[in-house]
Amino acid sequence: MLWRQAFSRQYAFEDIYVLFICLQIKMNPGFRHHDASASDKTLIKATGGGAYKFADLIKEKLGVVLDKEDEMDCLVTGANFLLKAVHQEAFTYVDGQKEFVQIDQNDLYPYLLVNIGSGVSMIKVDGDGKFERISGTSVGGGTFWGLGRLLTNCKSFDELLELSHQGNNRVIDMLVGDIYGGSEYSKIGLTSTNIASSFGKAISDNKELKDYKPEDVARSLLRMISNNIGQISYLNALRFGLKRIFFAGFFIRGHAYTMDTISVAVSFWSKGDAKAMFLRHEGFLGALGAFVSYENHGLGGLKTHQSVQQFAVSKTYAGKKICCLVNEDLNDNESIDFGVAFAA
Ligand SMILES: Nc1ncnc2c1ncn2[C@@H]1O[C@H](COP(=O)(O)OP(=O)(O)O)[C@@H](O)[C@H]1O
Ligand SMILES: CC(C)(COP(=O)(O)O)[C@@H](O)C(=O)NCCC(=O)O
Repeated sequence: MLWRQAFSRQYAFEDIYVLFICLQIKMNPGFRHHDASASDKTLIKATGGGAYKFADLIKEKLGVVLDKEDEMDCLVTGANFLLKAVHQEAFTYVDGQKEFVQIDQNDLYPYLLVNIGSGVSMIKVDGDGKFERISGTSVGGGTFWGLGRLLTNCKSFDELLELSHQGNNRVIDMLVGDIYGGSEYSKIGLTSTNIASSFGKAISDNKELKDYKPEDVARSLLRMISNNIGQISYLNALRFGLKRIFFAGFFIRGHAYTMDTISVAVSFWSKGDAKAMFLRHEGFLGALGAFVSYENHGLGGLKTHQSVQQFAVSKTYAGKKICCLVNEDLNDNESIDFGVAFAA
């Protein structure tokens, strides 16, 4: 709330999370900078675009030293941390069912991390601090939100997501059956309900944008983007012989239809060989990685793992992001207690 007044944009979770950490830092002398010249200042680790965009504002409002960490480093550190430290972190999403995957820490690498933020980064992770960004696509979360806003007049991302939940993409997408008189094209592995051309029906319907329901447009858009990301991800996994693909980033937001589309895309292109995996704490890998990096900077008195156990969960409630101070036993998914919550 406070932060929304201070900054005039909708916050992605990492921004809020960083600010939430600020509050924790303020209350925790262990975060003080070890450098004598800055010893009276609080040090905040931040990453991603927000760390650049809001650096001056954060410094000014909070009087802190802002230390920018590399985004890819942080994403990987955050993902590795979660996959190793949180018992039920990764899950598959098939036919509407979430199934947690046991991660063998000794057999975690290599894997493909797909981070879907404004754009999409695909990172081959080989170990702690060992990774290569092998691909990416500019068709990502920003595309969904940007195009969606223009096409539906939605005022918030949550509204757009909610619309997509109610819509029917078949109204706008051209299906294989639409092309082949209701039939499948089994010779090349396509059923009649496979999408032949996203938004393809719009060319022949003689309709204008106003003739389509916003919910159908939102649904087609979400499907097009999620499907494309799933496909490119799988092809890159194939390129490097990677068996596991973890999808993260604030675009996903635990949204059933998004996860379902990505899962179907990976399964379709791999002919059932590969399964998409998602992360329970998908939206704050970068922030968590930045936070963990305190450890690498020799800050006295900070016990990262203890502290992380108190920060590790966020929720969206009634369309608002809520950052929660939680006491979570990281080895036991069932024991999550909410202590303090801040609504954004
Ligand atoms: N409440 C929200 N407001 C804006 N975008 C949101 C929201 N929830 C999820 N998103 C999605 O998250 C994307 C940004 O993700 P994020 O990981 O924060 O990337 P970035 O690092 O580029 O800010 C947006 O493009 C949008 O698709
Ligand atoms: C530039 C970025 C790493 C920034 O990360 P983001 O803020 O989108 O999370 C990302 O938007 C990206 O990987 N874009 C795709 C660029 C490309 O490979 O074509």
